[in-house]
Amino acid sequence: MSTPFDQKTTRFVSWIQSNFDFVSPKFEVADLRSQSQGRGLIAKEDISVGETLFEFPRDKIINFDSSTLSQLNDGKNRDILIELGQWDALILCVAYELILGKESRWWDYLNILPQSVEDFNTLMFWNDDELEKLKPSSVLDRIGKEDAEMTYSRLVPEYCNRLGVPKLADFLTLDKFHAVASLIMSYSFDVDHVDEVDAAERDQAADSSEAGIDEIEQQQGQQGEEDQKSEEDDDDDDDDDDTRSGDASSALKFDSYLKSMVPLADTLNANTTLVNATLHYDHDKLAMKAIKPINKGDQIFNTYGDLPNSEIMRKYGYVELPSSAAEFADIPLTVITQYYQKKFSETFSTVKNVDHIVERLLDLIGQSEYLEETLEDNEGGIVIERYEIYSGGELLPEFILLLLILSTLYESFKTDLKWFRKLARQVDRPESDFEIFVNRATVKCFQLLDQRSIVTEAMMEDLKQITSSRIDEYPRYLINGEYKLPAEFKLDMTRKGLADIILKNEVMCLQDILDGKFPPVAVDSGEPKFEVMSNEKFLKNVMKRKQEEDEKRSRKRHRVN
Ligand SMILES: C[S@@+](CC[C@H](N)C(=O)[O-])C[C@H]1O[C@@H](n2cnc3c(N)ncnc32)[C@H](O)[C@@H]1O
Repeated sequence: MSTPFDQKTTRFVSWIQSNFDFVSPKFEVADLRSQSQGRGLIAKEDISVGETLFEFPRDKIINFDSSTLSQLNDGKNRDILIELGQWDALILCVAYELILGKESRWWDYLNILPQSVEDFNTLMFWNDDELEKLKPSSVLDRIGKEDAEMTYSRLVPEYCNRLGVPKLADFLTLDKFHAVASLIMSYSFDVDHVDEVDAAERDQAADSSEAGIDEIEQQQGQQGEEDQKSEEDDDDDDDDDDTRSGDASSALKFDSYLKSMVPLADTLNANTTLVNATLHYDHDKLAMKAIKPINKGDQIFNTYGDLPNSEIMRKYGYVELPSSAAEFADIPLTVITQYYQKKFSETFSTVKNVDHIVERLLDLIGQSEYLEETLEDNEGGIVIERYEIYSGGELLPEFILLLLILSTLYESFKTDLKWFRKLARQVDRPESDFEIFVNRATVKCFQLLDQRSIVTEAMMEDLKQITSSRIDEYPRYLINGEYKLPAEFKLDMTRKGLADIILKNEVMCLQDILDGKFPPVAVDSGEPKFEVMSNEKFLKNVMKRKQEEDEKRSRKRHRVN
């Protein structure tokens, strides 16, 4: 006898059959609850690269453009919604479809989606004690519960009334609001506007005719490049990553995409290493296509982006075992600052106020005009709140440069204590010798790193010490080998168990640094990506001007004597 779960699947599949233009008979929507994966797509036959799995017109997806809510009130609702951010608008549009129930043209689709807070395992729904288990992961700063609550107060009831549907305010309790927002977080896609797709196609056509690329190759490349779930676009659009929008500049009318619920495309589960299908945006159609050969019996996986387990848990409520292909830990600026403050105060014990000196160094490096002009893509400067540490010893260029500059400044000051004492008296004076030297060291370090991929022994040592301070903030049993990662994700895992998996993966990224994986090796050449230079040799480059000035001064003194 079929269960309510199966009945919902059957109705959904027949909705798909009657609404989509093409649905390949080579896959089925399967019940993967025994693997803790809900529904998913399984291949019933072998599928080749480039093969279309399903294809459908744009009006089958739910977004601001297509939703029932925006058609109400003689177009007035459209004008109101278009001024809202992507999240706000889609939350209201989806909530309204849920109120419509069977009257919604998406009902058989909406009916298979999670809709209440109990259906979610994402971090938004962990209580304070459970979240405590995730310390010291920086994912705790990214949950955004307060922001979501502020969005709620802004939209409910005011916007529900303005949109002429006060019953939306009755429906959207705070819990329901969190549930709809979380549904959008884990199911929506950012779908490019038609004109964006057209422009991209025109560019691609021009490129390929210039380069004479073989047609099939081009088609495959294009599929591979298509963006998948909305959350993949984090780097491009940070503000869009939560429910915070609300100021006029974040209105969806300025965006080149629409956050959308995409039936069936969102039935695919994800895996960072096993991804074998991606969503392709065409002028008036969307299509899911295989990007790898898929064997009969295999699951068809999408990607939700290059996310570490902490982010997969935060947004989607599961983890990949043993690890995601994109794990990272991070080192907060505070850890770096404290490390150098301690080091400076130990070495320069007779110099007053070294804590402030280190803060000033960071200010000057952060405000470096040279770096601002040279690093075009780096708007925020190189002094940022946190630095990601990827697995295998891969580091952010900003982090490498910051440590190179700070370690070089420390080593330089150490060469001449009298000179450092003099500089230390001028730390707050604009255009002082202190400022000039810091700027000069910054430029030199950047040039040596950028042009010759050079780091120093001192930078390597500081990196290890700083990483070691950060790793010490994690529970001991995750560092000393006592803990073993479980074999597979299960929905009934305790939240402490899930937190351990996330933290262990972060510890492993940090451990890679302590195990000497930095500098990592380039895949193509097999050579280390950076050359480690002795401190003396490196300092010669940085201190050259000072030495020349010292010599000049000493020659003058000799002449006077
Ligand atoms: C876009 S939906 C995919 C379809 C979903 N399985 C369903 O039944 O509706 C994303 C959700 O699927 C689940 N999911 C996706 N990939 C998974 C995986 N590799 N392992 C476990 N759960 C996964 C998570 O609950 C996630 O929030």
